[in-house]
Amino acid sequence: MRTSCSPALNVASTVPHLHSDGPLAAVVMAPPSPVPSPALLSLDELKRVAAHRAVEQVESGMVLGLGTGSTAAHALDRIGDLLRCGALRDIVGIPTSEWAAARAAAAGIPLSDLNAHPVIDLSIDGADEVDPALNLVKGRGGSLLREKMVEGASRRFIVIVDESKLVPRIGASGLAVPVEVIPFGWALTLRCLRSLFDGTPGFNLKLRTATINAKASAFEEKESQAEPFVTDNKNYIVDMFFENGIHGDLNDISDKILRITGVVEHGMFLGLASSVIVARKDGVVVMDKAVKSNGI
Ligand SMILES: O=C[C@H](O)[C@H](O)[C@H](O)COP(=O)(O)O
Repeated sequence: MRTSCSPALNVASTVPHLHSDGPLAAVVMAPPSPVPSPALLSLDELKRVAAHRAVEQVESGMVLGLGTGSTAAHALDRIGDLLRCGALRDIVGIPTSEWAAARAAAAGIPLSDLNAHPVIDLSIDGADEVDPALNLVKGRGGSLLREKMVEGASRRFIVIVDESKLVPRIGASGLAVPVEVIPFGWALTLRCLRSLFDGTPGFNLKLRTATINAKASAFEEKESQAEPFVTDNKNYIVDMFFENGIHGDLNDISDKILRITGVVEHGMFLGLASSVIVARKDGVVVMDKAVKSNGI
């Protein structure tokens, strides 16, 4: 029973399952259901609406993939609340980043790892971009590799976004499509990535940096220095930018990126999402990946 818990920021009841017999990756969309005072909701509240809606799918006893980022944070907090009030029990969380591990621990979610739980019942995570076939871009926060491992090992993967994340095609926001690379020879790996997209109009890429305020002594601040951004796995990230989004066969492009020695993983999540919950100003929309009639 969840009646003693604080109510979710969501007036709708459950995520509808609208699977059809259509081809894999076809998408069925539920009509918007209203959110409270939609016009008044900030972007962060929209993220919370999507997160709470996803957490309605969590059941006691589940092994959960715990996502990373400002949207996933709301899901972690909500799961923690439901555990505290007794509406959920026996949850095991598999965090997708060091950040998620810390946030989940603070929320009181018991944690484990992929070695102990190679099959995950449900993962809930945000995304940077969602295309109409439910392909995603992830990793602008830097945690794409562990996310892809955890979410790839999940029976169901629910993506939670506000409407600003919807794009007509991957890369079309003009923001980064990240690639995690090993630090050794990163400039060579970057050159290989550049040649892969040679001739693509509006293509660019660069090593992601993080500004470090180095202290020369306890009293004196040195000039800020831009150092390479380092992932949880001690790797670097090369951010690729596509002015008009990525055209062509995404699986083929994915294969070509992954064949470059030095590339660890990229932030295109192709065919991994089971459904996407989109919180819009005018209500919540659920996009479900249709499955083939044989259940594949
Ligand atoms: O590396 C970050 C993760 O892929 C996040 O899931 C993604 O960046 C979305 O984050 P947010 O919910 O903060 O927009």
